[in-house]
Amino acid sequence: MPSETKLDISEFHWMMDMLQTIDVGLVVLNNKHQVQIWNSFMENHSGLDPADVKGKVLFDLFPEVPRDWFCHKIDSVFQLHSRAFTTWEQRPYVFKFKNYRTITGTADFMYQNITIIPLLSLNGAVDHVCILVYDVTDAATSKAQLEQANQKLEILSRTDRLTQLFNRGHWEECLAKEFKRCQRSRLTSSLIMFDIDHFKKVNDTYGHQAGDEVIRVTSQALQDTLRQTDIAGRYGGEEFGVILVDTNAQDAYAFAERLRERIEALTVKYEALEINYTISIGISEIASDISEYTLWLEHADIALYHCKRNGRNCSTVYQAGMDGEGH
Ligand SMILES: Nc1nc2c(ncn2[C@@H]2O[C@H](COP(=O)(O)OP(=O)(O)OP(=O)(O)O)[C@@H](O)[C@H]2O)c(=O)[nH]1
Repeated sequence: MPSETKLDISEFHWMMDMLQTIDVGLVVLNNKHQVQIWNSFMENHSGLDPADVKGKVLFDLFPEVPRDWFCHKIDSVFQLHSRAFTTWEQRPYVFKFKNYRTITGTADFMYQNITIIPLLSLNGAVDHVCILVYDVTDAATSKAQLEQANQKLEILSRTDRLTQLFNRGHWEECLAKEFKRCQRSRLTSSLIMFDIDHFKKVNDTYGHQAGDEVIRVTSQALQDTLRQTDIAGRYGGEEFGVILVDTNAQDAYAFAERLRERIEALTVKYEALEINYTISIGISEIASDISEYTLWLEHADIALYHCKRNGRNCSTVYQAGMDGEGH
């Protein structure tokens, strides 16, 4: 035998050895979807011996593999002589293998990317395809963890820590969106701005911690009064804003009075202290002639200061021409 051919044979053996031991799943199928080659990666993860799978139809060995979908992929490789791919993002796995990775022990199953390649015979026909199975559990779980962390950060970045309501920045973004929506659809919504009466006195008399508790209890009472579609935020220290979606001034007034009465009837207990307090509420239905959401806010603010001037513990609906001076 010429020495060149000998070398080819040894190379062939090395390659077979490498393909057997490589950390990638390797399956060769004929055009009847019968298994021809099954490397050790597949053996180790499936628990099925190459001798037992040889000649068997892949879908009989793995009934959980979505047959129509995977057949379609494989057959396109036979017909078009070009590669096909699936990623874990489309389908987390094709072969349901347990995840044994220590770092990503949180995933129950191995995430997989799959490539199907056509195998050309000497006569140029494609009678076999090779399925490569890549274990991408580490990458997939890191990405999922990153997405979870980002989601948490996003929630944190829009939440007020003391009250768990939206913070001012996010709430104002919601207000601007709602303003645009109302302008486009010609629907009406109302805005409520309220603040705690004589809050400085609460702080001065009972201390800042007790003041914080009053703010927390107020936001809880607000949450208990809201509908799911209403959007509440902490606008400033002891000032809150609520967007009442698809609500006219009359209905917003009814909501405001319900909230005001609820808070008037409340007693905040903090250590040995019992604190009673009230709120003042300004209401503004969106006006058709305003071009900026900031004017909508200003109207509610004017109505709120109207309450303050008229003895507090009340609700006032903004009217055109209402005097906003003095605040
Ligand atoms: N405890 C506490 N106090 C706050 C917080 N944010 C703002 N304040 C206080 O809230 C008080 C608001 O006082 P003012 O704006 O004078 O209003 P007020 O005393 O409620 O008076 P009226 O609104 O006119 O009824 C100030 O003393 C602030 O220091 C907070 O997060 N916690």
